[in-house]
Amino acid sequence: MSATATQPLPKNPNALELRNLNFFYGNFQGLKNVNLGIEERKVTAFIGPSGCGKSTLLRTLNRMYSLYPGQRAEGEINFYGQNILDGKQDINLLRARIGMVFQKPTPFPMSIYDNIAFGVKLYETLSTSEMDDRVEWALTKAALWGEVKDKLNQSGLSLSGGQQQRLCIARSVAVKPSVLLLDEPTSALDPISTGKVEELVHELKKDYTIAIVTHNMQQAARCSDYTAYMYLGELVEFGSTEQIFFKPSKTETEDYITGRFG
Ligand SMILES: Nc1ncnc2c1ncn2[C@@H]1O[C@H](COP(=O)(O)OP(=O)(O)OP(=O)(O)O)[C@@H](O)[C@H]1O
Repeated sequence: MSATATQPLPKNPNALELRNLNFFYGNFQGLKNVNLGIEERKVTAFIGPSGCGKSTLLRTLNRMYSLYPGQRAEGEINFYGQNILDGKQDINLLRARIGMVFQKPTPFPMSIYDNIAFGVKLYETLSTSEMDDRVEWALTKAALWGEVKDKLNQSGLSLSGGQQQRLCIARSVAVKPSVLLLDEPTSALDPISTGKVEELVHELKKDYTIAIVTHNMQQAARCSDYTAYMYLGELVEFGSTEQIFFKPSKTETEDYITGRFG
C-alpha cells in the first residue's frame, strides 16, 4: 500500500482562527469562549438550534456587528495571522476580503450590471471594458451569466428569488474576497434554487474559503467539509462533517443530528 493511501491529506492553512472569542449584546453574552480554525478553501458549516449563536459568530468574522452600538467582541479572530478585532483594521477593506451573503436576497435597487459594478468601484478603478469583463466573470462564477447576459440593464429586483441570491453571491465574489460568509443563503429559496446555490458553493470552494450557517442538516452534510455544532453560545463540537454526522463524540451533538434534541 502506498504511503499516501494511509496518510490523511495535508491540510490547507487556516484562513481564520478564532481564539477565546466572546461576544456581547450589551450585557447578554452571545458567544462563549469559542476556539476554532476555518480551513482555507474548504466549506465549514455552523449548525445548532435556533438562538445558539450561529449568525452571531458569522457576523463577528467580518465585524458586521460593529455597525451596531452596544455589541462587542473579545478575544482574537486571526485572519491569516492578523487579529481583525484590533482597532487598526480598515473595516471596509476587511468586508471586501471577507464578503457576506444574507438569508434574504438583498439586491440593490439598480440594474443587474450595476449591482456588480457598484462594489467593485469602491475598491478599484477599472476601464469600461475591464468592468464589463469583471461583471461577466462574477456572474459566471455565480452560475448566473447564462440567465442574465441579455438583460444586464434590467433591475436586479426583477429576478427570481434564487437568481437574486446568486446575484448577491456574484456581487460578493466581484470584489475578489478570500472568504465568503453565507448566512442561511437558501432558507428563502425553493428546492431547485437551493440545489443551484449548493452546487455553486461546491464550485466556489475551489477558490474561496466558505463559512455557511444552515438550519438544514442535509445541506450541511451535502455541502461542507467541516461542521461546527453550537449550543447556547458555545461551540460544543467541531470536526470533519463525516465525523460529526456519523461518529459524533458528544451525546449533545448526536441528539441534535438524530433529531432527538429538545
Ligand atoms: N441584536 C441583538 N440584541 C440582543 N440579543 C441578540 C441580538 N441578536 C441576537 N441576539 C441573541 O443572541 C443569541 C444568538 O442569536 P443568533 O441570531 O446568533 O442565533 P442563531 O443560532 O443564528 O439563531 P437562528 O437559527 O434562529 O437564526 C440569541 O439568544 C439571540 O436572542
